[in-house]
Amino acid sequence: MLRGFRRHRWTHPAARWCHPAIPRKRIYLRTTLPPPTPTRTNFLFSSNNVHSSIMVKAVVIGAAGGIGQPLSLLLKMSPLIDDLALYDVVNSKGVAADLSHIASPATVTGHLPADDGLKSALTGANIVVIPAGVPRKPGMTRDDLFKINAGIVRDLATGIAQNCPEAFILVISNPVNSTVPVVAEVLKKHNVFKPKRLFGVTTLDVVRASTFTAEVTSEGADPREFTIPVIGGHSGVTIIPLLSQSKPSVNLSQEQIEHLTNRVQFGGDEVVKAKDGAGSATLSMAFAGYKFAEAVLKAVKGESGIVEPSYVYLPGVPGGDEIAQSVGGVDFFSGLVELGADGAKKIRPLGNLSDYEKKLLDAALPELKGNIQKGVSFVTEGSKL
Ligand SMILES: NC(=O)C1=CN([C@@H]2O[C@H](COP(=O)(O)OP(=O)(O)OC[C@H]3O[C@@H](n4cnc5c(N)ncnc54)[C@H](O)[C@@H]3O)[C@@H](O)[C@H]2O)C=CC1
Ligand SMILES: O=C([O-])CC(=O)C(=O)O
Repeated sequence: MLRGFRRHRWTHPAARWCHPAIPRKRIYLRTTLPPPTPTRTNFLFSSNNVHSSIMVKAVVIGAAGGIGQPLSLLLKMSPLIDDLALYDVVNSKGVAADLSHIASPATVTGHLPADDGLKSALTGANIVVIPAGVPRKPGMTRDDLFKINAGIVRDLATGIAQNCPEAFILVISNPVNSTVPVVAEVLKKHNVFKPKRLFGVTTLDVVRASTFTAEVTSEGADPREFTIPVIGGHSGVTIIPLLSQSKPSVNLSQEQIEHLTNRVQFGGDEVVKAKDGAGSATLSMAFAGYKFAEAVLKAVKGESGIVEPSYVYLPGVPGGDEIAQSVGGVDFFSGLVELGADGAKKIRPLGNLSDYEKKLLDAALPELKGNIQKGVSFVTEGSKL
């Protein structure tokens, strides 16, 4: 039963992080119905947040692409988002028109480069998700994408620095190990780098780890029951699933551990091969990207205890220096990030690694360091590509 109306008010202190430039005309209905209880079947769209009155403008850059479209659909369905701006160099208006017919509260707008579309999309943004850029074809590594994607991401980061420097930035574009340092360096150049708000999205590795582990452990196991930390980076050997820390714990032979580890590390290649030239993971990535965006927004809206692996700038996140020391001096690393109202609240210690996982870490570090340096120099020394 409807009890009344209320306009959104800027009353809660946690609302300070929202940009005041967002038009606030919509009227909200309040019902006497209790909020839906999150269950295993509706968890993606659940909203048992504490400060649900905080308004959120989300932006997807690369919104017309293979990831961008399903990701935008999920964001449009989300009760956590009020305004959804879609930017792409092509077809973003079409995607926005299409999504705008869906009966959910978020308003949707489409933006193209003409008419300063990046600026209009980003102004007032609280969270920006970036799946813009080219995907792999069979035979390519993620690093092969650097040549094109680093420039795209650098220019987009400049737009973010100029138009919404407070926004949470979720980088999906590959190679994540290098594109996140590119974004960080651009933000530093503009004096607006907020390390707690910059994330490389490695959630697909986490999703794969629980899916593949459920497959080998027992028939009919629900992958959502498994939480398996994945640390390191997001390419091949830099992806380190910590099966020894699986919750619930799993009893695996060394052969199974090695098989699973390899499948998580090269899960992306599995999809690239199956798509046979038509790109890389898009639907599972949209799921993973939404899952991570949802986690960030729930934490911002007051939910506590949310922990998600993500690739972050270690010196700027509490707990990061300890991780950097324990893994041998990298500035960017995917670890277990506890999320809070300001983004990455702290990064948890890696815990006990098995001897096998220690070897994986040793094998990952040289490649990870090279990837990071490549992203940093691209901005600090200028593009020599
Ligand atoms: N982090 C992760 O786990 C994953 C990352 N990816 C990466 O995500 C990226 C996108 O993949 P897909 O969606 O499959 O590619 P796609 O080619 O289907 O879509 C990319 C979109 O970006 C747009 N775009 C290109 N330049 C742009 C610019 N300057 N500004 C705005 N939009 C621009 C294109 O027009 C296109 O619509 C790739 O780099 C891919 O490797 C893919 C899967 C998983
Ligand atoms: O493999 C790729 O190129 C896309 C990706 O990052 C993934 O699926 O993990």
